[in-house]
Formats: sequence, C-alpha cells, structure tokens
Amino acid sequence: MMSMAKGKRVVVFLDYDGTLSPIVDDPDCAFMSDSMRSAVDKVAQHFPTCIISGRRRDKVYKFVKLTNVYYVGSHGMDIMAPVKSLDHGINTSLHEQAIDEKGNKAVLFQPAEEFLPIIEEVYSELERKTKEINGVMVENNKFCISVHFRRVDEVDWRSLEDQVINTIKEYPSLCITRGRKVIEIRPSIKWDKGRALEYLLEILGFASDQTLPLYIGDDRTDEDAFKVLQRRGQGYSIIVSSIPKDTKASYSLRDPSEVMSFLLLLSKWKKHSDSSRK
Ligand SMILES: O=P(O)(O)OC[C@H]1O[C@H](O[C@H]2O[C@H](CO)[C@@H](O)[C@H](O)[C@H]2O)[C@H](O)[C@@H](O)[C@@H]1O
Repeated sequence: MMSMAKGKRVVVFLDYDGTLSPIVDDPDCAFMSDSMRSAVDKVAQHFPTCIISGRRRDKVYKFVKLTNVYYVGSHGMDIMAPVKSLDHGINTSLHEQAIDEKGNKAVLFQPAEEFLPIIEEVYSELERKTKEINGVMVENNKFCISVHFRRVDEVDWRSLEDQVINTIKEYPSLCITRGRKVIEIRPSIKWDKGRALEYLLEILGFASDQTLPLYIGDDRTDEDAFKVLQRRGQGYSIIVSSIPKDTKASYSLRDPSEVMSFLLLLSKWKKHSDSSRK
C-alpha cells in the first residue's frame, strides 16, 4: 500500500462509530480515546482527512474535537470544511465562499436541506410511538434519524421494526436502511457516503488518478464508499471487522485499535518519506 502511495496525493476518509471509537451500548457514550485523537491529528497534519459519519455533524465534532479535519455528517448529507486553514495544496476557493459574513460558518454542501422539517416531524413521531418499548433510543441526526435497539429486549425487536415501518409508510419521500442494531430513516435521494466521497475529491481538486483515497469504515453505509472506490479503480478501501464479511472493501482491520496502529504507521511513513527526500 505504501509503495503505491509514493508520489501520489493521499486523502484519508474515516468513519466514526466502530472505526475510530468502539461500539458501545449507549450511542451518547461512544467516546474516542485521546490516543486515537492524537493518531487522527497526526494523519491530518500530513494528508487531507475527512471524518464521515451517520451521526449529525456537530455531534461527531464534539467527539473528535479536531479543527484540522473535514466533517461529514448524516451519512454524507452534511459536508463542512475544516475551521483551520490547511496546507495540503487544497483548492480552498469554495471554502471561502462558504464562510458567512461573520467568518464562522463553512458548510460546503447539504443536499437534503429541504427535508429538515419532515425529519423533525418524523423524529418526534417515532419518539412518541416507541416510548413504550424499553431500551429504544431515537437519535436525531439532523438529515436522518437512527432508531437504536441495542438495548431493547430481543422479543420486542419485531414490534419496534413494525412501528418504524408503519410510520415511514406515511412518508414516501423517506426510506429505511439498516446498520449495527440500528434502523436508519433518511431522505430518498441519491446521496450517500460514496457520493460524498466523490464530491469531496472533486471540490478539493483531488479527482485525478494521481490521488490515492483511503477509506476506512465498518458499517453497511460505508459499503457505498467502498463501491465508489472499486468502480473508479482508485485508492484503498478498508473494512473494520473482526469476522469475515460480505464487503466491497479490499483490505480489513480487526478493530479500532488496529485502525489506530494503521494511522500511526501512515503518518510515520509520510514523515520518513518526506525527510528522506530532503
Ligand atoms: O457512520 P458511523 O459513524 O459509523 O455512524 C453509524 C451509526 O453509529 C452510531 O450507532 C452505532 O454506534 C453506537 C455507539 O457505539 C451503538 O450503540 C449503535 O448500536 C451503533 O449502531 C450512531 O449512534 C448512529 O446515529 C449512526 O448512524
């Protein structure tokens, strides 16, 4: 992998849950370790780095707390540039356009903006309809909703799913996807983590074959990005899983601790290759 990366512009895409933080029962407690934060920070000092998550963007930022990375929330539907100016040869003209008159906003792209009211409505409805089921957590991810059943007794899974399906039937502009013990509700638009990845490569000026995107993720929604890399015949896709999985990724890492070792190795390699060129 490192030999293929020589002379190319590496761009790093990292999923959050299950990739940078271990899967835990309470989604609000999926904290990232300080050592993982430092590993991501080091990578971001060398390569454009983007955290791409199903969560709402501001929540991912609260967990990651780094100002030198791109944040993409709501499964690719909420894209924002880093607050800090970067020196990776990035085309930042679009960033500047996106900063508001107070200079504190840098949202690049929100393809599902018109769905905000409907998502709010469905979120309240799902909260109300599922509150009798013990252990359910409905998470508002801004442009999508997660209905968590990790803490729900297995006997109640079926009725919870029925509740969600019946609710969403009333909203033909929304659709349901599934993740790790979570039912996700999102706008039926042709946009996902794969599209977001392509969008970012394009606007950063990294769409050429001289770019080597690395995408690391653990969940079904990351498969959309793996497929894009496969189709483009570009870069490396890495699934995080301790068991064999049906995946479009070409490589695997077992868990977030192996992700951290990989990230540290990547930044060490870059430092070393830069210094040996001097
Ligand atoms: O794209 P991701 O960053 O991987 O986000 C996908 C979903 O991750 C979170 O849920 C998952 O992790 C939780 C914490 O470990 C776990 O409790 C839950 O069972 C998992 O599904 C997040 O809470 C969701 O909103 C994301 O969509």
